[in-house]
Amino acid sequence: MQIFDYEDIQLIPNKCVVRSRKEVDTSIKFGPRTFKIPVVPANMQTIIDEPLAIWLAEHDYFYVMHRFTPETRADFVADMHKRGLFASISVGVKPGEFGFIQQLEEQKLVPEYITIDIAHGHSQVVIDMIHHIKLHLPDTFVIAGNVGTPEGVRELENAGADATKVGIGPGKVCITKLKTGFGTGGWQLAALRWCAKAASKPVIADGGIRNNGDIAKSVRFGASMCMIGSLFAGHVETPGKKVEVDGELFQEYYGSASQYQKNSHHNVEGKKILLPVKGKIADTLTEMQEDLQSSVSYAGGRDLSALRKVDYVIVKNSIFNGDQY
Ligand SMILES: NC(=O)C1=CN([C@@H]2O[C@H](COP(=O)(O)OP(=O)(O)OC[C@H]3O[C@@H](n4cnc5c(N)ncnc54)[C@H](OP(=O)(O)O)[C@@H]3O)[C@@H](O)[C@H]2O)C=CC1
Ligand SMILES: Nc1nc2c(ncn2[C@@H]2O[C@H](COP(=O)(O)O)[C@@H](O)[C@H]2O)c(=O)[nH]1
Repeated sequence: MQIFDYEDIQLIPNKCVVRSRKEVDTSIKFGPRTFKIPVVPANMQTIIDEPLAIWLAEHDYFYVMHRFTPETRADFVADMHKRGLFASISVGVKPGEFGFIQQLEEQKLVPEYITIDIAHGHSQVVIDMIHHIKLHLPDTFVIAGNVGTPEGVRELENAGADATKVGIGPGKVCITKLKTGFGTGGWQLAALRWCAKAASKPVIADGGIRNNGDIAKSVRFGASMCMIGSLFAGHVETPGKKVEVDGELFQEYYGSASQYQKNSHHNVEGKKILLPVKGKIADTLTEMQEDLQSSVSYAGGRDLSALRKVDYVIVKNSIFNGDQY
């Protein structure tokens, strides 16, 4: 297997077939719905909350609500449906989560999407949860993860997952690789390619995306959707706490397995960083879409399918042309 990451790849252009980048269609069908771009903000407590979820759903962006205020999730589903919007929530795998799925069934609250959000998703308890959701909420689109191997993808798909999420430890606030020695950090794009080749259903690339061009690269190597945390942290609408340092405004971004999320020092695999506050999320999403339209035009196509077969070169750290940043 060839090993590379986002910064080691450059895609090779084909003849342009559009007169304007505005002609390019960046939409993606994912599960029962079609979204404007193949991007979803990470289901982390410093990245998404209910107002942002509503805004994203209203504007045809995919979202996944986090699972860290578990008692609010049933009301969240009801509220989204009352507004005529799709509901997309996260669950864990502890015993109470199995009961929560049954509670949703009893209350006739059927989310359109459920993400099983676990650090080490290639596990029997995740397979059990997939079976459980499919038994009680058969119409829900189930995303399961995270995994970092083709075996993980295949097992979760065979258990009934409708999509899998790939990425063990490439995240900006991740310390899994330091604490455990395991992960896809530093070779996430190659791991994505490895996993996507084995997949027969959609794959989400999760973690390690640092530049808008990495979205095009993810699509090239098999992603239907990109989950992104750090690029979204620090917006007006993202819920991380705003803090002032030497007169400059920053926002907290912390890992879901950090002590700040867990309120515990056990099995910590995440850290907290401060990122400069950088304006409205709508502008960032628009920029991502425009950059992706440009990517497709370089690929010589009119929609995302053009990216999937484009040629590429691997040159270590080529993206910065030898510069640091
Ligand atoms: N994408 C990534 O690389 C990573 C993501 N995260 C994020 O952190 C959050 C917390 O994840 P997680 O700790 O799985 O969730 P939970 O704290 O809900 O734990 C999941 C369950 O699995 C058990 N478990 C067994 N082995 C592992 C293992 N290697 N890692 C984690 N749990 C294990 C846990 O028991 P016990 O705690 O007793 O062992 C617990 O019962 C999630 O949002 C996840 O996405 C965390 C790390 C890596
Ligand atoms: N190892 C850990 N990974 C984490 C933690 N909290 C979240 N995550 C993962 O990171 C991505 C976001 O990555 P980014 O590079 O875009 O910032 C997120 O979707 C999770 O999969 C954690 O505490 N530890």
